[in-house]
Amino acid sequence: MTAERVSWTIDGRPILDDVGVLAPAGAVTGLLGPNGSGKSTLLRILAGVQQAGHAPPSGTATSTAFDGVDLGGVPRRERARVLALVEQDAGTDLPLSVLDAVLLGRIPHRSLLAGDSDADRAAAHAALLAAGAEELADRAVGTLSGGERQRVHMARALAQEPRLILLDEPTNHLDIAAQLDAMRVLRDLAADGVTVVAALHDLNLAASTCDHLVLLDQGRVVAAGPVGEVLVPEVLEPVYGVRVDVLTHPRTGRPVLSFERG
Ligand SMILES: Nc1ncnc2c1ncn2[C@@H]1O[C@H](COP(=O)(O)OP(=O)(O)OP(=O)(O)O)[C@@H](O)[C@H]1O
Repeated sequence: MTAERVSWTIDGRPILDDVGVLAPAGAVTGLLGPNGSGKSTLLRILAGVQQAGHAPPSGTATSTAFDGVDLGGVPRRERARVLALVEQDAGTDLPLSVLDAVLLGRIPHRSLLAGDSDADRAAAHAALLAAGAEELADRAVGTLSGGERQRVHMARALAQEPRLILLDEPTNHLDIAAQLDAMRVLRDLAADGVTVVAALHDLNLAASTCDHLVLLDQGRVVAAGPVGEVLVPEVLEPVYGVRVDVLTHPRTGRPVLSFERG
C-alpha cells in the first residue's frame, strides 16, 4: 500500500502535512508517534473514512493505492472487500450479539439481499477463534469489557477477510498475553500475504513484531524503514523527549528499548 501527499487541516491547523507511507505486502508496518502526531487521522484517511467538514487543503493531490489501484476511486462496498479498519475504542450502541457483530464483517462479500450463509457463519466463528473471542459469541456487545470488545472488533475485521488491514492501537485494552496473541494474529495475516498497518504506542511491542516502521511527529513522517533503523536513540529521543537505550534481545536479536525521562 502506498499513500502519497496526504495532508489534512482542521480549522486551518495542519494535522497531517504531506505524509507519504509505504506499507509492504506480507509485512507488519507499525505506525508510531507521540499523542496527537496524526496516527488515527492518517489511518482514517487511508481507510477512506473522513469526517464531514474536514476537507484537505486545496492544491494537494492525495493518492492512496493498493495493488496498483487508487483506493479513493473504489466504491465503498468494493473497498470493504479489500480493506478493514479496526478503530480505537470503537463502541457500539447497537443491541447486537457478538456473533452478529462479527457477521457484519461478511456483508461486503455477499449479495445485498442475501442473509448469512453457512460459509459466512463459519468465517465468523473462525475469526472469533483467531481473535480469542469464541467464548463471547452469544454475549451482547454492549456488556463486554474494553479488552473483550477489542477482540470482537479484531474478529469483525478478520471475518471481512481483507487484503489490507489498518488497526488503531489494537492492543491498548489487552492484557499482556492477549497483546502477544493479537500481534501473533497480525504476523499470521502478514505471512498469508496481507498488508498490515497498526498504530502502536508500545515501542517494544513494535520492536518485537513489526517488519517496517513509520514514525510520525506533528503530522509529518520523521523516519521510515526497517525496525533497526527507526528504533534508535538518535531518531526516537528528539521525537518523544525521553532518553532511550537500545539493547538486543538474547533470543530473537530484535531491539529491546528502555526509557528514562531526561
Ligand atoms: N475532530 C477534531 N477536531 C479538532 N482537532 C482534531 C480532531 N481530530 C483530531 N484532531 C487533532 O488532530 C491531531 C492528531 O490527532 P490524532 O488522533 O490523529 O493523533 P494520534 O497520533 O492518533 O494521537 P493519540 O496517540 O493520542 O491517539 C491532534 O492534535 C488532535 O487533537
